[in-house]
Amino acid sequence: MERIMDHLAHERSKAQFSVEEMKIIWAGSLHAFQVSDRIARLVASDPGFRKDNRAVLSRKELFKSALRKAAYVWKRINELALSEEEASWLRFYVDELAYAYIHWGMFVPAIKGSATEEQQQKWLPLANNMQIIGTYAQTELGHGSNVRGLETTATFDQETDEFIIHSPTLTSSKWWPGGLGKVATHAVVYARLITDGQDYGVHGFLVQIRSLDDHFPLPGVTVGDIGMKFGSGAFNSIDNGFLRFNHVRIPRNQMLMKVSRVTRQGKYVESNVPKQLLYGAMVYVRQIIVADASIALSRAVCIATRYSAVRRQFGPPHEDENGKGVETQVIDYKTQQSRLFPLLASAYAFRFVGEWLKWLYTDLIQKLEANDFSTLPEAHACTAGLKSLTTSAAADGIKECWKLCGGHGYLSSSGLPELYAAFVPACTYEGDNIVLLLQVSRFLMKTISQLQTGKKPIGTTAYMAHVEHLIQCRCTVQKAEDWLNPSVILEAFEARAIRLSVACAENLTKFATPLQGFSELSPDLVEAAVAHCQLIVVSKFIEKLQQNIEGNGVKQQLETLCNIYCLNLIHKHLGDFLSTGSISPKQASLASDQLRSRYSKLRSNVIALVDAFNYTDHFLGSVLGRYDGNVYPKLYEEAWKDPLNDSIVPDGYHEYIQPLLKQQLQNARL
Ligand SMILES: CCCCCCCC/C=C\CCCCCCCCCCC/C=C/C(=O)SCCNC(=O)CCNC(=O)[C@H](O)C(C)(C)COP(=O)(O)OP(=O)(O)OC[C@H]1O[C@@H](n2cnc3c(N)ncnc32)[C@H](O)[C@@H]1OP(=O)(O)O
Ligand SMILES: Cc1cc2nc3c(=O)[nH]c(=O)nc-3n(C[C@H](O)[C@H](O)[C@H](O)COP(=O)(O)OP(=O)(O)OC[C@H]3O[C@@H](n4cnc5c(N)ncnc54)[C@H](O)[C@@H]3O)c2cc1C
Repeated sequence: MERIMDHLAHERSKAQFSVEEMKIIWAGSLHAFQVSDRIARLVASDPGFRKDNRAVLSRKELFKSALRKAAYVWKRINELALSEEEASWLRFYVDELAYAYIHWGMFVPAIKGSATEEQQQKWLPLANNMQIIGTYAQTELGHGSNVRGLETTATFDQETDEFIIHSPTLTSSKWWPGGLGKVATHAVVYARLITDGQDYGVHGFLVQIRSLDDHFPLPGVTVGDIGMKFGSGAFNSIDNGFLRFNHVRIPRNQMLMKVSRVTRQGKYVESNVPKQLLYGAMVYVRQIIVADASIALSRAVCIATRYSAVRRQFGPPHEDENGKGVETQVIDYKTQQSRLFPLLASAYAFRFVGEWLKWLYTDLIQKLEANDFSTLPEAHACTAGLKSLTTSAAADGIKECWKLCGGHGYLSSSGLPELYAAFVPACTYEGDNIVLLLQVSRFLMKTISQLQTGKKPIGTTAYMAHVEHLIQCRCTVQKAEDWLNPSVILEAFEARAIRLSVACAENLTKFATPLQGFSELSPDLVEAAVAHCQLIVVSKFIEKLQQNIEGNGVKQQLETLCNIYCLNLIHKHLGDFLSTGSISPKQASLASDQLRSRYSKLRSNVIALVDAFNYTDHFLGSVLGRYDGNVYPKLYEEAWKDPLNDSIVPDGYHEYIQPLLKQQLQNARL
């Protein structure tokens, strides 16, 4: 036991940089680090936030436990008079999916984004004080991705000045909204607005669904939970629900009227803001999900890295720091490094691109407030594309981390199965990842077509202004070290991205209609979108390194991580880089050489690099990822806690095992 604890300490002593300074870089600022660190410790030390028994709870127990915690979170927020920032950190570190995620993450933002000032003044105080609990009811049984295909209707009745909300078909039942099944009192419901006999498409409406007195559904409302979801724990603590309306009436002023409104006379009036603002809550949440992807991936990487340093298998006998003969740490196998280190680099890359995306979103909101809508298309493309890219990579990465931990990774106590089960739906919710990439490709094709009109591409598409150069340029790498030059890397990624996009644009012209072309070429369009999004991540990582980065050795570690992130992408997408002529086969081979050398350079720092995430053992929730590396005794201890071990002889022995054994014995005697 002692040896293992010493072992991680020895790993930490090998670090070539200041972990404390890296913690600040990871958190985003000294202030963010201090607040998050304080709240993380507060949560970890409070028995009310225990979560180590989640995997063995039944659905009902799990749900009730999540309700208890959500109420306790609210109590602590008020008792400690936490600021909004501190309250968000508290919810984050409690790490229990509950209705509050949807209430704060979607219901409140939908009101802020789509309601008029007057409506906000009425509803936001109620929501902010949790006098009402809200959900975001968009998806239906029959349609999720195709929002325009939603079937729920909101028909204006001029006589009573009300909307009648109705579910005309089974497929129009709302299906999936979180917190809807058993908790929410109100919902932002997306429905087709019909007035004067005309259908004006999907709009948002604020609808009360349960009584604030006895919590029963209001007349005309049928509501319930959609059932168990994948994995133990994970999303089963939350009540994703179904909802049907039978001619439910709401006052006219509960239509969210920032984008358009219906007058007392039933006239439909559009305002001067783009109708896409109706989807504003999705843009908001998608940028949060990118930050969440870096968190989820970094958790898994932290667990797999620490465990890989503790675990020993095979190998020529080595001497450890105390001169004892020991087997090889699995982290020293090159295959383990080539699977794990790119994931560590991705966690950092996603953290930085998430930080940038948060800035882009804040900038968008400021512009929208000044009636400047010019950056909305780019913000939509970036949030959609990066949400897709980072969640797909993080979900795959978490699964890889579990395999990197061998058999023990499959145990609930490793924390990895639940982390995977809780995170993998991020590839679907807030927009299916393929559908979102198709949105990006649509944006790219539009940008390319506008190049011919002389319109200058801006922001993340600014590189497209150099299309002529990027289409014919040749990569200058001649030796492996050349791959350490950020401008060489950037140009290779830009060339690959634009060449894939231009090829799609050219191929699209060969079809009878754009629609047909888009459909036939959609796999290619998705690849072009991925290339563009990877370029954004790469360029934001490189930009981060150009900032003033303090701390002994910190910048050097980030440079190594950036190199690994980029070179590994080249390695994984070699087909793209070679087929577009962005690099040559010889240069690809040099990139692989450089990648291997970066792994060796990173090796002695990896434990410190995961320590820099500053995760408490409570938050990690993993025996394999414990800070002290004391894995085996704790695994044994955890095993004893399983309810099956409550009794020596299992329940069921007398009914099913003993008679069987006796029968065999009798048969043998006959
Ligand atoms: C120390 C570390 C610190 C780290 C900090 C920690 C922070 C981390 C944090 C937190 C933890 C919290 C984690 C959060 C986790 C969340 C918990 C779980 C919540 C899950 C909740 C899930 C909710 C949902 O899923 S809600 C339902 C979502 N549904 C969808 O997304 C549907 C997807 N479909 C669509 O969006 C659309 O239908 C469509 C866009 C795909 C197609 O629609 P259509 O009308 O056909 O549109 P189209 O013709 O293609 O486009 C018309 C034009 O509009 C543009 N456009 C489309 N969408 C948008 C938009 N959203 N915004 C702006 N513009 C848009 C489109 O580009 C077209 O433009 P054009 O110019 O005409 O081409
Ligand atoms: C855990 C979880 C929580 C959720 N929470 C909420 C919530 O709070 N509120 C809410 O309203 N919704 C919620 N949802 C619903 C979610 O937003 C939808 O499931 C999501 O938008 C995907 O839509 P879909 O299910 O209709 O998938 P579909 O669109 O039916 O996708 C099925 C397959 O078809 C493919 N596909 C679909 N369209 C195209 C296309 N045009 N081109 C190519 N391929 C296509 C997809 O790639 C996918 O492979 C939640 C979902 C989950 C899993």
